[in-house]
Amino acid sequence: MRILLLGGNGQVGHECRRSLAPLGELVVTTRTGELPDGSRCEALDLSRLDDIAPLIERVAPDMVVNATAYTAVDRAEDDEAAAFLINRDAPGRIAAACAAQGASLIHYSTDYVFDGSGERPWREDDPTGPLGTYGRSKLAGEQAVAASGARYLILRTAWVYGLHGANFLRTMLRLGAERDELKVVADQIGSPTPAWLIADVTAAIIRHGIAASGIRHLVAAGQTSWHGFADAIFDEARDAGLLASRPTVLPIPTSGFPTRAVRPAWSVLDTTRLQIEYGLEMPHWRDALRTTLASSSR
Ligand SMILES: NC(=O)C1=CN([C@@H]2O[C@H](COP(=O)(O)OP(=O)(O)OC[C@H]3O[C@@H](n4cnc5c(N)ncnc54)[C@H](OP(=O)(O)O)[C@@H]3O)[C@@H](O)[C@H]2O)C=CC1
Ligand SMILES: Cc1cn([C@H]2C[C@H](O)[C@@H](COP(=O)(O)OP(=O)(O)O[C@H]3O[C@@H](C)C(=O)[C@@H](O)[C@H]3O)O2)c(=O)[nH]c1=O
Repeated sequence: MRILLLGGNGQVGHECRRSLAPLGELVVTTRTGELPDGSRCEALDLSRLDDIAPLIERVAPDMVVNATAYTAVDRAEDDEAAAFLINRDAPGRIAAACAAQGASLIHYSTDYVFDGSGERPWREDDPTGPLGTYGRSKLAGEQAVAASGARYLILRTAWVYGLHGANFLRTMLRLGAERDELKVVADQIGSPTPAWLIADVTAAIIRHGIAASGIRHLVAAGQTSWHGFADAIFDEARDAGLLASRPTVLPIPTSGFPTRAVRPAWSVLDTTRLQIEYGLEMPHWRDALRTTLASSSR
């Protein structure tokens, strides 16, 4: 099987380079054609929309995994055109090229397509209602992929973190090293999900074969607030020997940490369909965090 991985330098892309390599021939793209170790790969700048189809035609993959996105949630509010270009127009072109080529597509989306109301985990067919530009652009990307005619799977995930790239875990470890006290919002609830889990599940799905085109939810089990996540990060990092001492993490309401973009208050996703269809079990977010930090001390 030939797999084309778009965006090999992002959080999920980085982990997919590891998880997808054993499945067959893996062709990787980055924006510049360079990987972090300095080695070369295919170059694809998605803002050059007309470059997308020729690359997919030339590589002629059986499966395309699109790990690229515009993920700067606050910046997107002032950069709407760029967010929609990368999160809607590019996935639309990728999916159309997959349809023309007879390739399947795995694409990722986000909890931020929901409005954050509600009291039970969001199911795939619950009504969407994004609160900001990032969520709106990702929802438009889902719709473009679904309309393409390609065989596709959209994996909606949330609160992605890892040891690589820009994410909440790394922000907390950096701020925690600089300050004795941090204030973190305690009224936004979700499921922190490591990039390695998303990449491992992606590999399992490819091995199994996409069961049916559609959207599936993919997050670690359990739920917490950003405050609960931050607190756990410092406890687990200290236990893993990564920190000599930990800062105090004070819970605050969303109003106490003003941001450019509005974030959903309730972001927990129901993963039942994914687990049943592919015979998977999601690890609890806290166990997954421990696993992630343990891998950094090896
Ligand atoms: N991060 C999160 O918390 C969440 C992410 N998701 C979704 O998961 C998927 C993966 O996200 P994640 O790995 O965190 O994202 P990252 O921000 O870590 O990586 C995104 C990648 O997209 C690439 N990219 C952006 N613009 C372009 C462009 N013009 N041309 C080529 N490549 C480009 C970036 O390249 P470069 O390295 O050159 O900048 C980067 O490698 C996305 O679909 C995202 O929406 C869903 C929920 C939560
Ligand atoms: C750094 C910091 C953040 N916060 C708050 C702000 C925000 O409400 C919350 C999370 O902050 P971040 O800006 O790191 O997270 P954010 O970029 O909103 O994360 C989102 O990214 C996109 C790509 C997604 O798809 C989502 O699933 C989600 O993971 O924590 C604090 O309360 N205190 C702090 O010191």
